[in-house]
Amino acid sequence: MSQKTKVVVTRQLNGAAQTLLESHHELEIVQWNSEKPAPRPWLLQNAPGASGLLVMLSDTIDAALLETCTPTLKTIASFSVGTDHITLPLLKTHNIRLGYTPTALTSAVADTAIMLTLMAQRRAGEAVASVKAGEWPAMPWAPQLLTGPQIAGCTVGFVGFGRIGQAVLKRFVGFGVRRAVYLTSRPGEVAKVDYFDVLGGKAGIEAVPARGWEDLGRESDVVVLGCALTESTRHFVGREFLALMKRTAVLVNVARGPVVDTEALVEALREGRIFGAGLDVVEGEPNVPADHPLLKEPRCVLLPHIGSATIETREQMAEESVRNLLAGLSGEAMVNEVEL
Ligand SMILES: O=CC(=O)O
Repeated sequence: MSQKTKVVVTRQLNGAAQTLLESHHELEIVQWNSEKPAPRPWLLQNAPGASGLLVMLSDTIDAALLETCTPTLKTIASFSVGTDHITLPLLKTHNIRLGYTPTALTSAVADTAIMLTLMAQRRAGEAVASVKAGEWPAMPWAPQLLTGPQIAGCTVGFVGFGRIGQAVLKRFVGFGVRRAVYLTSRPGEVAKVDYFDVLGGKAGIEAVPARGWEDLGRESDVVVLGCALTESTRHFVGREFLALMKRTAVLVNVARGPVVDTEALVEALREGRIFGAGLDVVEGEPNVPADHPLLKEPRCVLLPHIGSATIETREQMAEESVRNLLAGLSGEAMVNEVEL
């Protein structure tokens, strides 16, 4: 029998992270060596006997999977900030540590939120599509051509105001937003953030907790979803919320698809009840066929979940995931560990 410690890695990793992993000769590395997701049967077949798993957000770590590898499994390293693909209470029950990569991707995702806000407000999706369709000659420069609301002077509503929400606000200050309101499940932590005080006090903008979701919906010109997907945030943006939003407001989702009720959003866009949407994620992804109803909405920009996809960020996520895996096996401190 092998004396080595078995780890299962569900994706190809970049050079530095792979080298670090392979430098640990005490490990037996079973790896899905592809850029594409590991098929579920492959994971179920290879997980037995593993002490560690390095997984992606596309891998579902549930009771059926854990049954195959407890009691050997000591640790999981997730190449993500979100952990909704993992049944967390089971990890606690089985004493399995969980590492993740929240700090590595904050800037990249915050940048994506800004990009989506501007694209939704300034109708970038419609504009690019019309040029590509050869329509520019028929729509020469005109005072009202493709106009949209401007970001300066806006009130931004944050649903979820952790690292990413705060980094988005930091960027928005440079664009001249006037006010920020937020909903957070961790008010104590938010109150302690230093630069939050700086933005709220000295930068001449106000940043305050929303009185409730209704007020956030009513007051915001831009709604940024940056929360975790939980039972209380699932379909947070549904018909009721959308009905409160301003006709000139845009919705930005850099969180998880199911935070938004897609049908309700399609209806609101179709009826012009909100101005537009900038989405990095959507319910049911990646199964988004070309005839998906959201793609028929000209005021909707949809990206294929690339919020953290800068070269530097993905390299850092890979390396931190390997470090978390190794720390979980050796009992040392992880770069970032989920408190279970
Ligand atoms: O969505 C991306 C992540 O959770 O890292």
